Amino acid sequence: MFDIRDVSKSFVLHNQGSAVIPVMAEASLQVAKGECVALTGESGAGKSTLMRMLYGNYLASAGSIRVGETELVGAQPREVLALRREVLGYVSQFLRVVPRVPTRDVVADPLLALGHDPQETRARAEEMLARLRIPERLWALSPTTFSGGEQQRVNIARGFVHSYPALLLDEPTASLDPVNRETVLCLIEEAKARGAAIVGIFHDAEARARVADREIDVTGFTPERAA
Ligand SMILES: Nc1ncnc2c1ncn2[C@@H]1O[C@H](COP(=O)(O)OP(=O)(O)OP(=O)(O)O)[C@@H](O)[C@H]1O
Repeated sequence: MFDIRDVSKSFVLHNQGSAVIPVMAEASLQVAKGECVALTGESGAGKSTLMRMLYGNYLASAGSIRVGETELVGAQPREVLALRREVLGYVSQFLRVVPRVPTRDVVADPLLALGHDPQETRARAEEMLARLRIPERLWALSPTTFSGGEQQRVNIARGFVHSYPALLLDEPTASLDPVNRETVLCLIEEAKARGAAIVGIFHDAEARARVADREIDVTGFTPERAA
């Protein structure tokens, strides 16, 4: 589902004399349907950079990144948007939402964008919010004022509301209490069982050991060592 071949990435710092910072060289990784791969490596090794390239936020300098049928390197913006709508979900650590949109609509949005029936969508969004223990009195409010853990759970509800065939998870259990953490680990296991391919960053070692089938240390992709 994810097929990454010989990917390199350099940042050009235009405001610092156009300094070129190579951060990744010849990264290759394949992730099959139903498999979860955890990216590991010390801080600064390039985990977030790789995740951002997989989501099409950063452009790879060279190589190929295929997610399902889509080649992300050189893709048109509309292809990237279609991929994100239909195939590739992303649960980031922080919730970014349009202010004043009710939580229920924030969670329903991925299904509405796919043209699902609004009533069914609303029911599904509410089911996810209930499962993640967001109190019902909050569903009509914007999540902008929610606590860190509440915002993270809204983010997770939104990321799992559609059965994406491919998922990127950035610290999905970071600010959660044990009960909600368990719910999220179950959601990840269910996604794998239905065939989703997952790439994640999990600093929570126990969570990683439970859901990840393989660990890939991205330090192996840093330019010095890969050379
Ligand atoms: N936008 C950017 N411009 C310039 N350099 C960047 C940029 N983003 C990341 N880097 C550099 O790329 C390297 C990898 O960073 P990255 O954030 O991917 O590491 P990480 O493994 O996710 O670290 P952490 O665990 O601390 O989040 C770092 O040296 C960082 O300074």
